[in-house]
Amino acid sequence: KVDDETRDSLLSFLDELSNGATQPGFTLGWTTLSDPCEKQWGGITCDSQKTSVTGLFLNKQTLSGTLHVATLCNVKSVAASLTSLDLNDNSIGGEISADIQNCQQLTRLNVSRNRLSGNLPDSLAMLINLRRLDISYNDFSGKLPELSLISGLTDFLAQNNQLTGEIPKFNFSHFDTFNVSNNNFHGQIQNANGNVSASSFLGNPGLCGYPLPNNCSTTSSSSTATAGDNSHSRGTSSNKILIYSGYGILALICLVLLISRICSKRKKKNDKKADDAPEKNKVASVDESMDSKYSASSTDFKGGFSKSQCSVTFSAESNANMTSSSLVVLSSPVVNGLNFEELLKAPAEMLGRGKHGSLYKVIIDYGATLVVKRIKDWTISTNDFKLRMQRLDQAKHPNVLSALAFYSSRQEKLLVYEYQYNGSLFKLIHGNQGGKAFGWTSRLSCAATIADTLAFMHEDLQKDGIVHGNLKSSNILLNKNMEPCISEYGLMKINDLDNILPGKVSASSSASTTFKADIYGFGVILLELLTGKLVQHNGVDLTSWVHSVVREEWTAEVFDKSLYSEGASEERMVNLLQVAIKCVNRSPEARPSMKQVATMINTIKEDEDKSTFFDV
Ligand SMILES: Nc1ncnc2c1ncn2[C@@H]1O[C@H](COP(=O)(O)OP(=O)(O)OP(=O)(O)O)[C@@H](O)[C@H]1O
Repeated sequence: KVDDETRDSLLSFLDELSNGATQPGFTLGWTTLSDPCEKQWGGITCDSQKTSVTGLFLNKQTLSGTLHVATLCNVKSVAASLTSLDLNDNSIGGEISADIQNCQQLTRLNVSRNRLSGNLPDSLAMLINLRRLDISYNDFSGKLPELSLISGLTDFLAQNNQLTGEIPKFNFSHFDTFNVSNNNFHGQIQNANGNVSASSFLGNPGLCGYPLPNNCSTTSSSSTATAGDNSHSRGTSSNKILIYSGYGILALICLVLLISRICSKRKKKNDKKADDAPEKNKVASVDESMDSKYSASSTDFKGGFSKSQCSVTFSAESNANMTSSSLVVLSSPVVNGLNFEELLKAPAEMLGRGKHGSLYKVIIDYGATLVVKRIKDWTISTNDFKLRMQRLDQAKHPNVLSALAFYSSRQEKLLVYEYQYNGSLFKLIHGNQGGKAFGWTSRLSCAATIADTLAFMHEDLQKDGIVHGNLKSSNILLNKNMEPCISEYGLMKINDLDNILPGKVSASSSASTTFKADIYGFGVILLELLTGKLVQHNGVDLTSWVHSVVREEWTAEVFDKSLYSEGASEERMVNLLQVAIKCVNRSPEARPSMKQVATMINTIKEDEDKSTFFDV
């Protein structure tokens, strides 16, 4: 739960941005009575403990009020955790006040495409953690603060404002994107090298020097000429300007010709390679982009492509071309029209990094919240992976979270899912409330639903040999109706199964034995539901502990105390425990099939339903 101060500051901030209108807050689900993190307010990201707000994404919310950064940044609890503030594409007025410096944790600030005006405060340069700053398409005026002091800044966009003065002496080699075009800057561009192109500076009549075609020495020598020399020097300097601009234009034409020749040669070469091996080039370029975005540490936000100017257009073009072929969007209204670039550009937050890959929460521009699973080094061919994904898509079940889209290259696979706001079964059992709010009938019916769903999937995918492969309570998510949904079905590299499950299931095991790996995983979930204990706790393994307690005939000791206190039937809990113990048998062959498990659990559930009915 976040503290009241944070909640109040968020509500006031939105109130000011929306000019007192209630609609934006209503649409986003922000209310005085709910908790921003626990109730998952729209446009907000939180830390994993849900105690602090890490990101505020209010882009495209038709906000037309005034920006008061003090309302957020002068509240300690907000300032201490806020890493992203995105107000892009609204009609927000006002200015960025000096209080922005209190939001010290900001790594990403985007106020682009609004009506903001006034001078930028010098204190903006105190945001030393900033990596991406976008103030473009506003009415900001005055000088730029000394932003070159922010050593980690990799993206700076300030185009289409009224900014004046000189451009700070940046180290341009640090930038992925840089744009100050269409302002009123003047003076010499300093330090520019191959990393920035003329287009980043165009539309500033007073600017000169590389990479712009107009040389500064002519301008400065003319301005330092004495009054007596005026007519003569004006003549010579205008001649010089003509000569130098001639040279400049000539050099520019040569450069353009040279670049286009290199690029077209490269393109031909790549086209040829692509004919030989169609996936290879695409893969290299996508993986680079993916690496820059999806390989960084937690709450790291990054967009854009490679650094060199030639390859910016080149790889951006190839990315645009390959979008339709590389990101396969399966039929879904949630991501209709989703393209790969959108996915790359959207802000991402890391949710987890497991042995098999990483997971990111991504908020797409039009408001959809997605999850991207990145699996590395799975040696399945792209074609086999596609067939697998298409087969899984056919085997649709309402309690299986199906992938919305996928991407496959030799090095990595990406899967896109819808974000589930109600968390996982793991959190429900082991979360803050210690499973107290999760009563016996709900646990039993949850077990029955998972068993039925898994039995359906196993039967449907028997011939294809596609198992879940990594069944555990964190992979059971709760949908809008709080029903369990199995996620990440079929994503485990098959030769990893023997590492994660006892009973020595290996790649060489028969297909039916491989399916028994899921039965074991399901058995462990049943044990978690019955005991309320973690799978590994203080070095003790839950299965071994249950085995030892049951062997000693202390069966009653096994069960979650809260189940006893609510008066759950011990007989039915013992029956379910017996099913669980069959499932976690060390020998895969001795484990029942999922269909048998589902039948056993449904019988217990029917007993439970009958008893509840007669109690009433
Ligand atoms: N679609 C989703 N919506 C919301 N939360 C999700 C979604 N998919 C996974 N999660 C949650 O994100 C967290 C991290 O997931 P991740 O898959 O990386 O870890 P894991 O399931 O613990 O490990 P593994 O890599 O073995 O699957 C988990 O708590 C999981 O429940």
